[in-house]
Amino acid sequence: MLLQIVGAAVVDSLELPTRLLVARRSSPPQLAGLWEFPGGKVEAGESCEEALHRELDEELGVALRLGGEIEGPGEQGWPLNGRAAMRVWFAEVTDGRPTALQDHDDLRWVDLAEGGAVEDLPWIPADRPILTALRSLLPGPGAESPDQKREA
Ligand SMILES: Nc1nc2c([nH]c(=O)n2[C@H]2C[C@H](O)[C@@H](COP(=O)(O)OP(=O)(O)OP(=O)(O)O)O2)c(=O)[nH]1
Repeated sequence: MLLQIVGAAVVDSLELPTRLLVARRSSPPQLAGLWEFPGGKVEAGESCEEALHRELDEELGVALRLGGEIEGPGEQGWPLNGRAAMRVWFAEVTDGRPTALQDHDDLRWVDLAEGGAVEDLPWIPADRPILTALRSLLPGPGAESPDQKREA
């Protein structure tokens, strides 16, 4: 059993995502300055989803609506190191304005478009495959809007 971490891929809109909210860690020293998905450890007695809501409230002061999961290769999600794995969900802010209250010293909304700024940031290396999976789940350039789909 690996230590369970949860993270949020907060986007501007779950239906039509164009920007991702990324957070820069302020600690511990070996991770400080690296970008990540806000989130943290699941506590005893908590579900992963409950932990994600709690962490985002504590760290960024926001309430979330969760979208689909960015599924990783394992039952516990994406391997982070030998001891931990992270499950990640798309999410949208429903209340509050993201503020670096704890664990982070910078927050940014970055463009998700191909060739955009997301990959240029110094991410925690374990997060790179998650970013690739996230991108593959985005609607393509010719994707139909939900309205068009309904009319078809
Ligand atoms: N939140 C988060 N943690 C990540 C990511 N990628 C990654 O390798 N990690 C690692 C860093 C940490 O070792 C661990 C998460 O621990 P954390 O320090 O954020 O958890 P927490 O908020 O519950 O912290 P604490 O109670 O120990 O202070 O997972 C990511 O994208 N987001």
